[in-house]
Amino acid sequence: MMRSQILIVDDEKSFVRSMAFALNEAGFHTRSAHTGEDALTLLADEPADLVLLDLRLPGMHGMEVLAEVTRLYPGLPVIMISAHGDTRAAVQAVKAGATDYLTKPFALDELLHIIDTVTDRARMQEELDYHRQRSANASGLVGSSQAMQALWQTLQRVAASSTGRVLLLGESGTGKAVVARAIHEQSPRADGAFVEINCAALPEQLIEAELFGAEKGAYTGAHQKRSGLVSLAHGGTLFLDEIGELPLSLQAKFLHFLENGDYRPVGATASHTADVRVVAATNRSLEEEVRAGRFREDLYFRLNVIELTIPPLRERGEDLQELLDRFIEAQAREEGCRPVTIPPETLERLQAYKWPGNVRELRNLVERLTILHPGQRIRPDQLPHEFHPGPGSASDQATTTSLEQKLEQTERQMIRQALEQTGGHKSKAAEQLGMSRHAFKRRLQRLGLI
Ligand SMILES: Nc1ncnc2c1ncn2[C@@H]1O[C@H](COP(=O)(O)OP(=O)(O)OP(=O)(O)O)[C@@H](O)[C@H]1O
Repeated sequence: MMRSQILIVDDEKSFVRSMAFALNEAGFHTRSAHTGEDALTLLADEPADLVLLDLRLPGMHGMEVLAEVTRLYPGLPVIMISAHGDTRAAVQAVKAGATDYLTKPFALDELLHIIDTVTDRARMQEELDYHRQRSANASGLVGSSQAMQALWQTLQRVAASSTGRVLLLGESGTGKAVVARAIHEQSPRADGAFVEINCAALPEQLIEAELFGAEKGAYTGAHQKRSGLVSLAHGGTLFLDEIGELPLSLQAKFLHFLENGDYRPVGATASHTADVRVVAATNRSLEEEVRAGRFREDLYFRLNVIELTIPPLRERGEDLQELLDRFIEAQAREEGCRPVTIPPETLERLQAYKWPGNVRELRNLVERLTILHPGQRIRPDQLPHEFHPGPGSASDQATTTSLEQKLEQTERQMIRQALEQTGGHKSKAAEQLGMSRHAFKRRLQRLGLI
């Protein structure tokens, strides 16, 4: 497990020594500097996860160091340490960008508590930036078929209300996540966070912790206290994909949150509140799930204030060309190559296809064609085998498992396993699978797991 690096900056040497000792005991790596200038040199050499910064330093003043650190390393949490009676200055420092402050003398517990909350906040900020980035990358809702236009109109009416709950229905890959994001962006909550969770991607206990947060040690693998997505979505929108997969025990807890606006992190004794708009999606019939006793009827009614259905791609042929153009262009940009072209004879094949994986499948196809045949005119025989109707194959389309589907299943399984083993920790899961965090997130995105 990676240990957090803490940089201690204080000119009082005995204080630095005892703090370093205590923090090392608590499992952190520490480095120390006695002046602001040294601190900046150390930071330039190797990044830190957190800085403890004395306000009064010889030479460069603590406030100046703070200004440099926040300018050079935005997002790096800085906790100011002020002498007794210097609280005003400490508050000024917080206004100037410090994350928090401590007044000397302080108890070790106090320090550890503040580090816990700060690093957790840093994790949340990272997640938020990630989600913002995702929203910014989103291609928006493409499609001018009648069905999509009607959907767009309803969507805007729905979005105008800040709290109205929406249930999105549609097969896998039809764009439910895109529609959910569009609702958020068109709503008065657009400045808040848009946070997604896929209820099918994680085992029961981890979804609860992911949703509501958890105290340190609340379950195996919970090495740190963590905040939940519900608190991350405060003031914004929480999108629950595949809500039909939410385990029954959690359905009760989620219903309580919808009704009362409060929740309790795993292992916590006190409740928290959050103001979120909930958009849920499912590719199963929830009515059937209710009849089969797998989904609570009361939760179904709570979620289903407004219902929007996104038709499958095969029922909106007019959108195919538009989506194709959009994806071809975007993929070429991403790969840094010339776009592929689709001649009429190839387009015909695409139009005749049933698209069981809907828009996601189309997007994946474009990705694959662009990588394999950059800048080329794609002949029909360059399409994967499912596009070649052979004897009886039209009806087989939905039942045969292509190599691609098989690989995708294996990928999903391995990812799920890695997340389970690492207590839902994405960086560690990525490490376990030998991937960079960034590549891992892209994979999760592509598989629709977040
Ligand atoms: N109308 C659309 N315009 C642009 N991109 C779209 C559209 N619909 C879907 N996509 C793209 O297709 C992919 C799948 O969409 P999305 O993840 O929203 O599907 P979903 O219905 O939520 O799927 P699942 O039920 O499997 O989670 C995404 O990459 C998304 O960006």
